[in-house]
Amino acid sequence: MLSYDVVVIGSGPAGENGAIQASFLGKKVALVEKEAVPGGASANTGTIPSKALRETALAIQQARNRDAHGIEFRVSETVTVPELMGRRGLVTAREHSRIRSALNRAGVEQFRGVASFQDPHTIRVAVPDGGEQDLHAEVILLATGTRPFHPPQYAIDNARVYDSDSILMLDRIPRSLAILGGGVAGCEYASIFAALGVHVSIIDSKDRLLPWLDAELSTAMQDLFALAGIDMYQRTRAMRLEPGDKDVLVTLKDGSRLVAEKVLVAAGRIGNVESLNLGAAGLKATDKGLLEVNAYYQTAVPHVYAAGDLVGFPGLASTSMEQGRVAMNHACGGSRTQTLSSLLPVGIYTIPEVSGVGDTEEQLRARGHEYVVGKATLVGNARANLIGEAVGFVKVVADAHDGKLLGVHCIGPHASELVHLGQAVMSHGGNLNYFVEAVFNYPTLGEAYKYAAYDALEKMRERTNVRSIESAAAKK
Ligand SMILES: Cc1cc2nc3c(=O)[nH]c(=O)nc-3n(C[C@H](O)[C@H](O)[C@H](O)COP(=O)(O)OP(=O)(O)OC[C@H]3O[C@@H](n4cnc5c(N)ncnc54)[C@H](O)[C@@H]3O)c2cc1C
Ligand SMILES: NC(=O)c1ccc[n+]([C@@H]2O[C@H](COP(=O)([O-])OP(=O)(O)OC[C@H]3O[C@@H](n4cnc5c(N)ncnc54)[C@H](O)[C@@H]3O)[C@@H](O)[C@H]2O)c1
Repeated sequence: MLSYDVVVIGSGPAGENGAIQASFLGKKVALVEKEAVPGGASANTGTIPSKALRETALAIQQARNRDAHGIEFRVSETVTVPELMGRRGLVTAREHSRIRSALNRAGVEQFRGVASFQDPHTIRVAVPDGGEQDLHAEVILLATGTRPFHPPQYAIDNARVYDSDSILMLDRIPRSLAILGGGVAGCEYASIFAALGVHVSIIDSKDRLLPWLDAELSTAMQDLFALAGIDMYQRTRAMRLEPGDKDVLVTLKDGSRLVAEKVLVAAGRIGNVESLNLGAAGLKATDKGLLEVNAYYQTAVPHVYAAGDLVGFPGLASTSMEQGRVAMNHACGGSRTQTLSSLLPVGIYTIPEVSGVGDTEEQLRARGHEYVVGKATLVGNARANLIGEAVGFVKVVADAHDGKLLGVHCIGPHASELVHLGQAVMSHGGNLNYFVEAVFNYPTLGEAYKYAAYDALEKMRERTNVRSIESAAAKK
């Protein structure tokens, strides 16, 4: 048996970064990955491949928007989805070599095979050639991620009905696509396929798309989806899917029906725990195959940590990588912060992008916190107009009394980048004056912050005026 301070299972964002963090803290680290390539869902099946397809769809849409006189953009009827993910191969290959060399540089020993517990400190690796290798570990980090959940009522045959992994293997662009589930994956694929010229329908059980977003953002996103020709069926579910020769008949809860050439089931994800033999470590997963952890990412068995998608919401690569680092920093006595930042941005790569960080208006109202809102639309932004994407807005939410920035919510081109400026100001306790006093490059999308801040300051002044008029009236 080989002995390590730390054994990490899974080489996705959580596992990769957790292993490197532990190694930087002087620990002897092994990482076990069952696939031939590292990177997990992020590099191989989810984040990067879907974003590669999105870049193609976006380029087509941008070309249409930029008045390319006399040039018509149409997706060929014979092109496959993998062919449309133009830079996927390059980006994924670079991710693989980046991860491998980062792990090698950090001195992390890598094992290929399926890992499972033999006892709370022993991990058995079943290697592809049929052999086995036992690893003893003082600390274990579980970062085995999730896979698409297949609701039992839908038969995913990868011929007419797909999940969020297999949809990327489509052998041609369908005429129409019905998406079951309006979560992040459903929304991103809806706008990508709509931009590729597909007639898209979303069927979702919730009142509004992505209800955890600031309400104004999700409403704006829905409005833009409607403009893009996406049909929305909300507060309902698909009860039955009946694939025919050419199309699938989808029956909704109220008995109404729609027909689509292909169906994408994007109804959430389920944890990869089956192969881990968690019982041998004294652990049990939830019904969704997730593990419960404390603020330091320790499971019920303190030397066994879990991070990334395996611990549930928000289930993002961005957060997963930080969770892995934070967990191993705690386990290995590192001096960096041992808990996750409370300022977690979310970036949704619809067309256009949607991104937010900090408090939403709904959260502030629920806490009785007095706030003001300032907004700058991108229709009035020179850079947005230059790039032919003058849609959306930057919205700042600030304390009504001292203007401290509490939240930033954007929709529009590069929203997932734009949000970082607000995030930086917030994490340093900054207020609206920062944006008013700062000089921004021009023309940029970022200068929209200045006009959003002016708008919010105006609202603060109005509130003060109203209060002084009220108090003067009360004195009379
Ligand atoms: C379509 C789609 C788009 C997405 N887009 C984004 C995005 O734009 N931005 C973002 O931040 N997030 C995005 N995500 C989410 C992101 O992919 C995940 O949050 C992230 O990959 C989770 O990382 P992880 O390390 O927890 O797990 P994973 O990346 O799932 O990695 C887990 C690894 O563990 C391995 N493994 C599992 N079981 C074992 C075992 N028993 N032994 C050995 N190895 C094992 C797996 O092979 C895998 O390599 C997207 C997801 C999807 C599905
Ligand atoms: N940009 C990003 O960060 C990004 C992009 C894509 C995916 N992801 C991650 O991938 C994961 C998977 O995303 P997802 O969208 O599949 O899951 P999800 O859990 O976010 O959303 C699933 C949605 O489907 C609905 N639903 C479930 N069953 C249904 C049914 N039978 N009929 C109608 N609606 C139904 C739910 O109400 C929910 O709105 C999430 O963790 C997400 O954060 C992230």
